[in-house]
Amino acid sequence: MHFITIEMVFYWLFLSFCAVPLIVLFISKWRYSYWKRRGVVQLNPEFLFGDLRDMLTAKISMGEAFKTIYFTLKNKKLDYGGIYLAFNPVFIPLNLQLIKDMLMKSFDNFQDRGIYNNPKDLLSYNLFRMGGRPWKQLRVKLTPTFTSSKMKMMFETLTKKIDKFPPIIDQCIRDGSQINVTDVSGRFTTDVIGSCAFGIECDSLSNPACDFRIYGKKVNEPNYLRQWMEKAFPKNLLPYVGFKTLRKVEDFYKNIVLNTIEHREKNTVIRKDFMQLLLQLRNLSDDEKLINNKEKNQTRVLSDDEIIAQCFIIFIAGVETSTITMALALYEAAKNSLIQDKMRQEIRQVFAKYDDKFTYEAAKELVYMEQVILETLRKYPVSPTLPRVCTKRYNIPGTTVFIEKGTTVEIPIWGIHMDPDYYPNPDIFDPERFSQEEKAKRSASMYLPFGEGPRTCIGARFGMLQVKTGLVGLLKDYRYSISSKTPNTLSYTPTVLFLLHPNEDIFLKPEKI
Ligand code: HEM
Repeated sequence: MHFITIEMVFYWLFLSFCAVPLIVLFISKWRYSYWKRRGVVQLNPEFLFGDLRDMLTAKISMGEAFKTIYFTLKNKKLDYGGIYLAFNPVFIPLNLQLIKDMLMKSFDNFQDRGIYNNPKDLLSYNLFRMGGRPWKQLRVKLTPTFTSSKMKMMFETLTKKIDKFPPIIDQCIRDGSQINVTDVSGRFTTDVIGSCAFGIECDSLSNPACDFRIYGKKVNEPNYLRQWMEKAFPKNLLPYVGFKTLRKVEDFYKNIVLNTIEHREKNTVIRKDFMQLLLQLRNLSDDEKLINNKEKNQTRVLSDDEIIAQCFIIFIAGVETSTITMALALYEAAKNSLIQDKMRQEIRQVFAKYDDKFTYEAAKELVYMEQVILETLRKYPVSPTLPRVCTKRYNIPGTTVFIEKGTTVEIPIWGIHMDPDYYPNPDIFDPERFSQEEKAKRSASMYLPFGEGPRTCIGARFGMLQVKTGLVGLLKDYRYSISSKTPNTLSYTPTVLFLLHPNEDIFLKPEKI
C-alpha cells in the first residue's frame, strides 16, 4: 500500500515548478522560430512581445513601429521578412512587384484583412472588417453607391458646409487667437458624413458640443485594452470572452439610422445621400430581388442591421481619414507659404472661371491642390499599413518559400512612402512629386494611401472631394501661418490599430486677405 508523504508532495510541486517555465520556454522558442523554419529572415523577437514591444506597450504608434521594421528589413536588402506580433507570425513584403502580386493578381490568396468581425456584434459587421463571400457580396452591392455620378449628386451637401467656416475664422481673428484646424476640419467632415451617411444635419460647425460630434470623438478615443485584445488575442475566441467592438456607442448609431429610415418612409423623404442609396438597395422590389438572387449569384439585398453597420463604417472611415489629411495639408501649407499661395491662386482662378461658384467641374480643375493632398498622403498616410490575411496558401514567386493559410500580412505603406530610393529627400514636402511627369516615372505600388486591388478604398473619390472642398473653404479668403502653438515636429498617438493620428491638434494663425 502506498502512502502520499509530505516529501512526495514537495517533490512533485518542485518538479512542476521547474517544468512549467521549461515547457513555456520550449513552446515560445518553437513559436519564435516559425519564420526561420520556413526560410524567411526574421528579426530578434522577445518573449511575449515578439518584435513589437514598443507598439504593444503603447509607447509608439502602429505606423511608426511598422515603418521602423520596413527600414530594418530594407537595410538587410531583403525582398520580404518575418516578424512576430506577440506570438503571432506576420509576413512583411518589401518588394514592390511582390506587393503588387499580393494585392492584385493573387488577390484570391489575400482577400481578407483578418480583423475581428461578428454578425452578432452589429458595428463590427461592416465592409472594412468583413471577409470572404459576405464581403464580396456586399462590395458588389455598395460599389455603385460611390461612382462619380453619385459623388456629383452629393457635392452640393459638401459645398453648403463650407459656408460655416468664415464666422469661425473671423471670430479667431477678432480674438487674436489661433485656429485649431484639426478641430475645425473634424467638425466639417462630421457634418458632411453625418448628412450624407446618416441623413442628419448635426451642424457641429455651429455647435461643437452636439451629440453626433461627441460620439464621433468617443469612437476614435484610443482604448488600449480593446485594441490590444483585437490585435493580439485569437479572433475566434473574442466573442466567447464577451468582446464587443464599440459597446458604448452602438445604441446611439443604431437609433439614428432606424429613426432616419422610419422618418423617410413615413414622410416619403428623398435625399441625395448615401443613406438614400442604401435604402434603395434595401427596398428593391420582390421581382428585382428574384433577379438579383438568380442572376447575380445570390447577391443579397440589405437588411436594417447591414445598413446600420455600413452607415457606421462610412462615418468611421470617412471622418477621421479626411480630417487628418485636411489638417496636415494645412500644416504643411502654413510652413510653406509658396505652396499655400499657389493653392489659393489656383482656387481664385477656378472660381473666376465658374462665375464665383464652386461646382463639381471646378473641383476637378484644382490640379495643384490635388498634388498637395497626394503629397500629404505620401508623407502622412492615414492608414500606414495595409493589413491582409492569407486565405489560400501562396508560393512567393521565384522562390520555394510559401505563406500558409491564416498568416497575417502587413504591407508597410509608410515605409515605402518614406523610402529615399523611391522618393528622394522623403522628409521634404514637395507637391511637384505628383506632377503628371513625376507620377509617370513611378510604379503604382510605390504609392498606396488608398490601398490597391479589389479591396482598395471604396470612398477614395469622396475622400479626395471632401478634403478639396474643405481646403477651398478654408484657404480662399484666409492665409495661415505657424505660431508658437504649432508643433515643430509631429508625434503620433500610440495605438495598435490602423490610423496615423497626430498626438497634438494643429493650431495656426489665421489672417483675412
Ligand atoms: C483621405 C481619405 C481616405 C483615405 C486615406 C482612406 C484610406 C483607405 C485605405 C488605405 C483603405 C484600405 C484599402 C486596402 O486595404 O487596400 C480604405 C478602405 C476603406 N475605406 Fe477609405 N480612405 C479615405 C476616405 C474614405 C471615405 C470618405 C470613405 C467613405 C465615404 C471610406 C470608406 C472606406 C471603406 C468602406 C473601406 C473598406 C473597403 C473594403 O474593404 O472593401 N474611405 N480606405
